[in-house]
Amino acid sequence: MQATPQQQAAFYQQSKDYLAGEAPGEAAEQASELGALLRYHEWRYYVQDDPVLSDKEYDELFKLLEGIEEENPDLITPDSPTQRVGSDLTGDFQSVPHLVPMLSLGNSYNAEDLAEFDKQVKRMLNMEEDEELAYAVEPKYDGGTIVLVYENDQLVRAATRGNGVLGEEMTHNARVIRSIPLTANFSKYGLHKVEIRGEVIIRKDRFLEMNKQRAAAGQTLYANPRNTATGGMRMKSPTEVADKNLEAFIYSFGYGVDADGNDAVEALGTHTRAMDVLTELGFKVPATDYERISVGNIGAAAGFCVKWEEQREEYPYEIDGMVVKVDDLVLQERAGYTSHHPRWAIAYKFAARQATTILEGVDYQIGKIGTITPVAKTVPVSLAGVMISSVSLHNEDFIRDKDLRIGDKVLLERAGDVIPYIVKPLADLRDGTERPIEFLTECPFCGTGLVRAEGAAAVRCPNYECTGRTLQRIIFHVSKASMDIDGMGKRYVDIFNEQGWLNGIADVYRLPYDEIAALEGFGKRSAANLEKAVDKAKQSPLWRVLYSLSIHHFGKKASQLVAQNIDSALDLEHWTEEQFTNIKDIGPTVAQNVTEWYADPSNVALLRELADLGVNIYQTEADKPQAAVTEGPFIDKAMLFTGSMQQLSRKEAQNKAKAAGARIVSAVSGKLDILVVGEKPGSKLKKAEALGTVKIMTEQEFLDTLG
Ligand SMILES: NC(=O)c1ccc[n+]([C@@H]2O[C@H](COP(=O)([O-])OP(=O)(O)OC[C@H]3O[C@@H](n4cnc5c(N)ncnc54)[C@H](O)[C@@H]3O)[C@@H](O)[C@H]2O)c1
Ligand SMILES: [Zn+2]
Repeated sequence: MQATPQQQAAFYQQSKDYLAGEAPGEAAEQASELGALLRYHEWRYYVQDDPVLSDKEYDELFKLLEGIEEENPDLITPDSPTQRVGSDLTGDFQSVPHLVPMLSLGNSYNAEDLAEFDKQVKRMLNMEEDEELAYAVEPKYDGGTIVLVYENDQLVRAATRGNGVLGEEMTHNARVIRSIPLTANFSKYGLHKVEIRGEVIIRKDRFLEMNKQRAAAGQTLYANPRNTATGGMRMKSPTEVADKNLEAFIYSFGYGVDADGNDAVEALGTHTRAMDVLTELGFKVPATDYERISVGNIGAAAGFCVKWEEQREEYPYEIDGMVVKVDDLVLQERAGYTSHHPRWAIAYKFAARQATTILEGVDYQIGKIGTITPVAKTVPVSLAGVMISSVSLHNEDFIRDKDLRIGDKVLLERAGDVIPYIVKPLADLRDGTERPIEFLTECPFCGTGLVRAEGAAAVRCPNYECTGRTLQRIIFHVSKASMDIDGMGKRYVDIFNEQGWLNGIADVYRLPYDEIAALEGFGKRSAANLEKAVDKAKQSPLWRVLYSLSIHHFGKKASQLVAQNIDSALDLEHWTEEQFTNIKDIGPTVAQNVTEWYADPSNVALLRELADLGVNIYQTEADKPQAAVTEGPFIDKAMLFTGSMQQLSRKEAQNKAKAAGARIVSAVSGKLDILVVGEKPGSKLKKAEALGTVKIMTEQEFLDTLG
């Protein structure tokens, strides 16, 4: 397939139109158009390894076509994407026929979809809806399919899925993947010739490590583990394949006969048992009771899928969903296949983490110290279950490095808790109407010329009085981290600012509570609560007041250190930079910025004003230094608690560990030092044991060590 940028831009726009429910024309026209669109997206996905739609969007187009074909069966053509498997044949390797066709999977996205699948399977099997039907569930690995043939216990062939009927032969490449055994004792189970299926993938940390090395060597970075795995399998020489750290997870038999050519797989009984056998024969198989389970009904299968979606980020491999399979092998055959997928299995797709959209313009945000952040405004798009219409562009360098332009189609990603970001523009879809992004030279809020510190990526508005900055400073001043005024967040600040009540930090302590009570959505009660919270904040320790001023580079730690060494915030008015740097851990940058701030009389006046309004500016008990722990078994250890604790709550245990010098982390990884396990620890323990580098303690051992 070949397509010009104009054609590609048109395919993209047409796809988005269909997805937005704007389908033109008659059914026949739509069917042929959708067919062409899906074929284009399959080419981008399988052959170019560079899709322009999210999987979810592709699946939606696919469902649209399926729906039309269902109502108009005469429109079904043999080359319709619904009738066959998307092809990744590139022509670079020799094609070989699979022993049995290798199909795709149907899709589901939630428990209801799975319940519907369960109903359909039972219908195929002539079962009652309320009869129990056992399912096996396992991760859906996001890599490249590999199909292995063993004959007389020897690996004789390996191939990709290809178009499902023909695969591309890459036996030499598969032989260097260490988790693929060259011999396996299939004959023990009467299996003379077998075809087994698996997924070639790269562990996430190995992928990152490879990219780190490539970056150091000045080489271009690999896009993601999936592309690297599929690309890695297709290297011209096996030595290059060996460099890619590939692994293969095996997830099923496709075929298996005895010496007389009779089926010998069904005799294993269940998929679960077949997987156990493959494990015993030395294959890398999802581990039982961790990565895979066998359950009595679809509800339990759905529960396992949901749990895995939650722990997806912690898992060392990329998975894009789970696969739910009827466990009984005889029932599988009875349920049968469509030309596209088995009827006895279904993929449970996790929310897509990537999506494409159009960059329509750029807005600017200002931070409390004046940093200007460009923000992309995009056509709204659903990403990992959330509608996204603005995405941070960080700074000018980011825009320049990615060569982003207004009008570009862009690829967005949102993984785990990470905020969404633009991975790249889809440059080969540009049609010439895109415009460069212009960089600001003046502050959009106060017009002051922007400055860029040497070596810094960001530009700043240097004007402390800038209206944009002042508002951000007030938001920070009231926040939890700073003066901690309960209930008064950004939303309140915006409302009060609109009323003209907030022109500076001091105004926080002059709020007109009667008028607030009269505001829509407030009332007497919330106004009184707010007043109470403001009064309480006035008694905050000195370090919070210092920190709340948003002095450039003067962070929480530095504010605490300085507060330990003074009686009043006003003491600093006459401090020299040297007095600051005499405090251990206070550097020259902090010293310079704080002295500069105090050199401005209006800032000192602000402190006096705050004091007059009743805000504490003197050292309190809470400001005095605490004796810190400097030695012991938990100093600087990365710790994690899992399972339910019996003697302490999780929070208490964590606080004790922190007080003993430990850091609390949230995931099991190579960086974890100590895992403390309570009752019913679950997957974190298994993972830590598998790593082999983590010290594992019971709750009692933890308490005993603490002493
Ligand atoms: N974004 C796009 O433009 C685009 C284009 C084409 C296809 N796609 C995506 O690809 C899907 C269709 O691709 P497909 O035919 O490769 O199907 P699929 O990826 O949805 O499922 C089938 C594949 O899953 C893999 N797999 C991983 N773990 C497995 C396990 N435990 N058991 C069984 N199989 C397992 C197998 O390799 C198998 O080939 C679509 O649903 C869509 O999500 C996206
Ligand atoms: Zn400004």
